Amino acid sequence: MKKSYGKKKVLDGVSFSLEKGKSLGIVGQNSAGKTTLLKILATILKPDEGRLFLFEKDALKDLSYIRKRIAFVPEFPALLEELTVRENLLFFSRLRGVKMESFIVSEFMLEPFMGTLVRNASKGVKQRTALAAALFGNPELLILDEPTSGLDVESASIVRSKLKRLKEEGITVIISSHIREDIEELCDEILVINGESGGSNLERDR
Ligand SMILES: Nc1ncnc2c1ncn2[C@@H]1O[C@H](COP(=O)(O)OP(=O)(O)OP(=O)(O)O)[C@@H](O)[C@H]1O
Repeated sequence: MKKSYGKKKVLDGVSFSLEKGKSLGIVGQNSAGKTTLLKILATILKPDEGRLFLFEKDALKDLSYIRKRIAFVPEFPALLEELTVRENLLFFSRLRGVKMESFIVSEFMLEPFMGTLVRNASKGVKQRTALAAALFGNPELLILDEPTSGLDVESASIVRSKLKRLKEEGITVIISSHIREDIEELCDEILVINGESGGSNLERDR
């Protein structure tokens, strides 16, 4: 795939495939294009050239089929700041037409924060809320931008444990991170985005 913003080439020949149930880590220097690639995979942005197949369907044509099956959590999740954690979880579960699963709330240890206004919550609690909301409805593909970046130690550890469990459960996960150790620990394969050439190379079978 290729993607430019105006004259600025960001992705220039990025190519990879990922098997169902595998986890992929996307690494690269600052501004290499990791977020751009994740947004294309999440069908928020379109590539200028190239093709994207998700669940063996053309992602540019079968949008509604694909969007029901994926969840994307950006680095700074768009939560409703003036509502509580509980209200956010309820809002996003209803928006997707699915149940607010209490076991997922428990796995992210959110019970003590259910009455906290999101605007008063730490980055860690916000990230845990966004991840929990993303998992209601059992997405088949989870796309996460910097899921542990800037989190307190406890939140980072809760998020890592949950990601490890998801991997064991066979959910396909794509993560971008600056933290190479996280990627090494959580991912089966690593895609390195080369900010200078705009290309990519895949490290498989680790
Ligand atoms: N909407 C946009 N319009 C113009 N330029 C953009 C836009 N979004 C991103 N860019 C530029 O494209 C380049 C790649 O950005 P992107 O956010 O995809 O990189 P990244 O690898 O995720 O960066 P970081 O590691 O710093 O988060 C950067 O130079 C960025 O400034």
